[in-house]
Amino acid sequence: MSDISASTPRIGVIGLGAMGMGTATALLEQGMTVTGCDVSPSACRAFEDAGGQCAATPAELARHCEIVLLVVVNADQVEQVLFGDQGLVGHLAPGSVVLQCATVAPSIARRLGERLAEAGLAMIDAPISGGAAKARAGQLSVMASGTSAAFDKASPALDGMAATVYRLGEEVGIGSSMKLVNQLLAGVHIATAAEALALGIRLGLDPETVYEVITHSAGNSWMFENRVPHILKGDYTPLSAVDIFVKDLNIVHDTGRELAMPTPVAASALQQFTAAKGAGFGREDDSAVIKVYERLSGITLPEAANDGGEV
Ligand SMILES: NC(=O)C1=CN([C@@H]2O[C@H](COP(=O)(O)OP(=O)(O)OC[C@H]3O[C@@H](n4cnc5c(N)ncnc54)[C@H](O)[C@@H]3O)[C@@H](O)[C@H]2O)C=CC1
Ligand SMILES: O=C(O)C(=O)[C@@H](O)CO
Repeated sequence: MSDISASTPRIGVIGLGAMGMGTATALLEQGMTVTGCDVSPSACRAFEDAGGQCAATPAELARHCEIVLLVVVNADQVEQVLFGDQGLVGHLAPGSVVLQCATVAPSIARRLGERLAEAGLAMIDAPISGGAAKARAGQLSVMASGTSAAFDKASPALDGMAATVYRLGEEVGIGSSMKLVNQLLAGVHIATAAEALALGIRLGLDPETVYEVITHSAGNSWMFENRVPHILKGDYTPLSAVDIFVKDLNIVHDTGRELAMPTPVAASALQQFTAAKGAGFGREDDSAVIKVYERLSGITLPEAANDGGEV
């Protein structure tokens, strides 16, 4: 890895996937020194091609950064990146700040905050929203909680990655609680968009016309507007995978169970995403949940014959 200048904010981004790559590239374009890290060599190569630099491990990245974003998928990956062999902890300079952006349960976020504090590191609980396009534009919403000192330290990264940073409190875990509310809505809205479009097709309506009318009517949602075009194009390249919603709606379910708080509508959406995963669509875009309806009802999806899916 080449030498890194200390004159600009030195930011690390671990996890260069749909969200991390765009965020890292947006920060780079704003003149920050950004070091990426990903277990996937092709992701690292892509970031280097975009002008960034990559570290082989989180431990190596830690030696060059004082603000580190975690944009891996789930709690197990966050654990590995922080506390695993060649993890960040033990290598990051004391006082460094970790922006934990992966969607995890609030209870997990709280425990991570405690363990990082014991290691002399600050954590901002900083889940993100807006999808890959807003990540690439540096226009995310961040649902954040942490101390004022941590926010001060992390402000170059937060300002560069987000259109809006919601500072929700000092306590780690509040950000992840808010994100869980978003994920309940996001998951239900995607499953519902798929169900509604499938019904429209079954009724003999033209899917493009369904999109046009609904996006100008009261039944519209951000997710309907954002995801249905993927279905209309038959393009299930994952900008956010089915597996992400199996994870997130399971977090909703588990958290609801812990709180004795029923979430029956989210449970129904979880079943549809679980069916999509079981049918082999877990790595496809989350809009592929409509393929469950295709199988159940015999409808024909736009360009289904050319999308590589198993119908
Ligand atoms: N895709 C989306 O639209 C959104 C995703 N999120 C959340 O953001 C997080 C990331 O999601 P995506 O970018 O979609 O996932 P992704 O699967 O596209 O990217 C994750 C990246 O992390 C890398 N990775 C996994 N384990 C690693 C490790 N131990 N060390 C280094 N790199 C590792 C993977 O190789 C991959 O490149 C998830 O928690 C997700 O729930 C939040 C908002 C929107
Ligand atoms: O942007 C968000 O918020 C989302 O959760 C989705 O785009 C998919 O994870």
